[in-house]
Amino acid sequence: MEHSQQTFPVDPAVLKKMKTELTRFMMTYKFALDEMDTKISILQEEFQYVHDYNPIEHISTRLKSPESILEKAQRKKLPLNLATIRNELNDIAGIRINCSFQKDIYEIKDMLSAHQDLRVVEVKDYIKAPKENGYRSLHLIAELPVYMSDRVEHVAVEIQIRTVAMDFWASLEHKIFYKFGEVVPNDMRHELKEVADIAAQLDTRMEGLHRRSEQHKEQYYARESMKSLQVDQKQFALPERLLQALSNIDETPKDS
Ligand SMILES: Nc1nc2c(ncn2[C@@H]2O[C@H](COP(=O)(O)OP(=O)(O)OP(=O)(O)O)[C@@H](O)[C@H]2O)c(=O)[nH]1
Ligand SMILES: Nc1ncnc2c1ncn2[C@@H]1O[C@H](COP(=O)(O)OP(=O)(O)OP(=O)(O)O)[C@@H](O)[C@H]1O
Repeated sequence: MEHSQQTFPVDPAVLKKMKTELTRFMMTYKFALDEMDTKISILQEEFQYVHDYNPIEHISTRLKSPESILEKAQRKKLPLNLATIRNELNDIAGIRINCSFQKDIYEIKDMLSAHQDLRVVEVKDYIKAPKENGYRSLHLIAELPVYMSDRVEHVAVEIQIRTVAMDFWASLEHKIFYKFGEVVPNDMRHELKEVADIAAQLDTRMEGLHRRSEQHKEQYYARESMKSLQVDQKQFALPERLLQALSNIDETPKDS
């Protein structure tokens, strides 16, 4: 049977309008990510300056690809129009912050939540309550204003905050299983969960080591400053002896 290719008359003006709308739609998410990137870089630099410590190991941003948006919209059985996609998909713009230690995750969350132009609309704490497969991370959905030439858009950004150990597990699991539609065999599910728990133990132990090393450093600096204090006292000992000697001099005028 011969397949005839059907052609539809396409109005170029309509096509152009669709292209412009789609480009502007994606641009708002890109701008929101740029803003987030700047916010986090400022936090990072200032925190380093004030506390002499950088809690952030690495930041990555990603704009969801049109294929991934389409796949997710179909998976969620959403009608395919930009307004619905904007309302229903909160992770078109995503930023991931990899921290050194678990306590840093909550500090960063608090610092970001304090930004007045950033509204945290949802928090999912997969650290306090890990997913069944062992996935751990703190997820925030935040809205921030993006100033376009003719309007202000309030754009949702998904912020994933995790330690490097959590990221190690999640990145590899994402490659191996996450988008694998079928059920993962039982033995593999158990092993995956076990590996996630080992990663969590690594986090706890590294955080313990960090705490102990901070105490050790504090004690070391306290001892060093005591030593330099003693050296200073020795340097001042001579004038003090002189003062003592001077105070013993009887200055009352003597009758000649
Ligand atoms: N590797 C890995 N990543 C995950 C897992 N669960 C969630 N994520 C990541 O976190 C993102 C958001 O996940 P959730 O906050 O659970 O959201 P959700 O249940 O997918 O809900 P919607 O995104 O609203 O559909 C996903 O798009 C992934 O990037 C997981 O089990 N493994
Ligand atoms: N918030 C985020 N920040 C940075 N990178 C992300 C974020 N979310 C996902 N990614 C990464 O982007 C890549 C593409 O992810 P993709 O959009 O296909 O799926 P997903 O968002 O992880 O899952 P889903 O479609 O189920 O929401 C993956 O490597 C994923 O780890």
